Amino acid sequence: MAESRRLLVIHNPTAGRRRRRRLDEVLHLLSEAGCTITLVPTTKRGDAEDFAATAVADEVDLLVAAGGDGTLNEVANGLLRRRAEGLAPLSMAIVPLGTANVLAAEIGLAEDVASIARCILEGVPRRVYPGIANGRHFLCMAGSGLDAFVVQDVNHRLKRLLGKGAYVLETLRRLWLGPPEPYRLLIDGRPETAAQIILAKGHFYGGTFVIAQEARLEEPLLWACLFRRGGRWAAARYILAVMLGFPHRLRDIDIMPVRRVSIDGRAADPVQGDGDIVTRLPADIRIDEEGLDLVFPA
Ligand SMILES: Nc1ncnc2c1ncn2[C@@H]1O[C@H](COP(=O)(O)OP(=O)(O)OP(=O)(O)O)[C@@H](O)[C@H]1O
Repeated sequence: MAESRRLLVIHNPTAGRRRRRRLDEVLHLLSEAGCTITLVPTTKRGDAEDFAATAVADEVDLLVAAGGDGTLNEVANGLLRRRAEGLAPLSMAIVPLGTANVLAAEIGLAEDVASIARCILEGVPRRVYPGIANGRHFLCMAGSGLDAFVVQDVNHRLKRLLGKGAYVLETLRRLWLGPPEPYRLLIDGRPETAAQIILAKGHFYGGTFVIAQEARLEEPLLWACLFRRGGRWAAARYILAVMLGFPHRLRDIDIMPVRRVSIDGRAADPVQGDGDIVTRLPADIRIDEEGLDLVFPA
């Protein structure tokens, strides 16, 4: 019964801008509804994953990940570590507190506190299938090329101040410096090249821009989006196409369902997953066919 549920809330207190009040309001609604809440704040990168991986299943009915997409990603990685270690599975619900909140958009979760609390109380766990990049899971998307450099180099102080604007500034700086040279890829064994590759698990990107229209968290399939040409002008054109909603109309952007992708390029170039750097090249990326249970709005 939802009302008597024991919730373990894993919270990144450094996520987002002034979002603590939102979490407090959600927790207030949940405890009014009869939930027992254990709140565990993270103190560093990796904590959220460890807390999720080591939660005692007999004492917890639902894990709640509260933070930006990076923290939600870590909690998912913790749940998948439990699976690998043969521990009892737990479902995961979310309180989005970050800048872009792509996962929340993907499951159709509205931003207001009442909707977030209702989703935790009355939502339905559904099986979702993350991607795996060199052993690290991602829920929504992974990318290599310009977007990974932007994620890597975005100024964190500016991000606190400007939110998404900091990503825009870093993108302009990276365009000025010149995006990376095209990478060599193996897509389901077939050789290809692309200057920017995005592996989409969901259809939203960087907020609510749509890249792979058909990608769904609940399908065990990756969608590869290949931005073929190198150079700053091609990159600027691609960004515009994504922002204006027609990447699928450009001839030098290919979008296709794939099972496995290897990316080879300048060693140690970054690979982003759910908006954080999760690994470096060379990278082997595939789907996790077992998945985990994520709570969607009812
Ligand atoms: N207490 C902490 N101190 C510093 N870093 C943390 C802490 N807790 C988590 N992290 C790390 O901070 C990174 C960013 O976290 P998160 O995505 O939750 O917030 P955000 O960056 O503000 O949100 P967004 O990604 O939407 O911009 C994650 O990689 C996470 O591992």
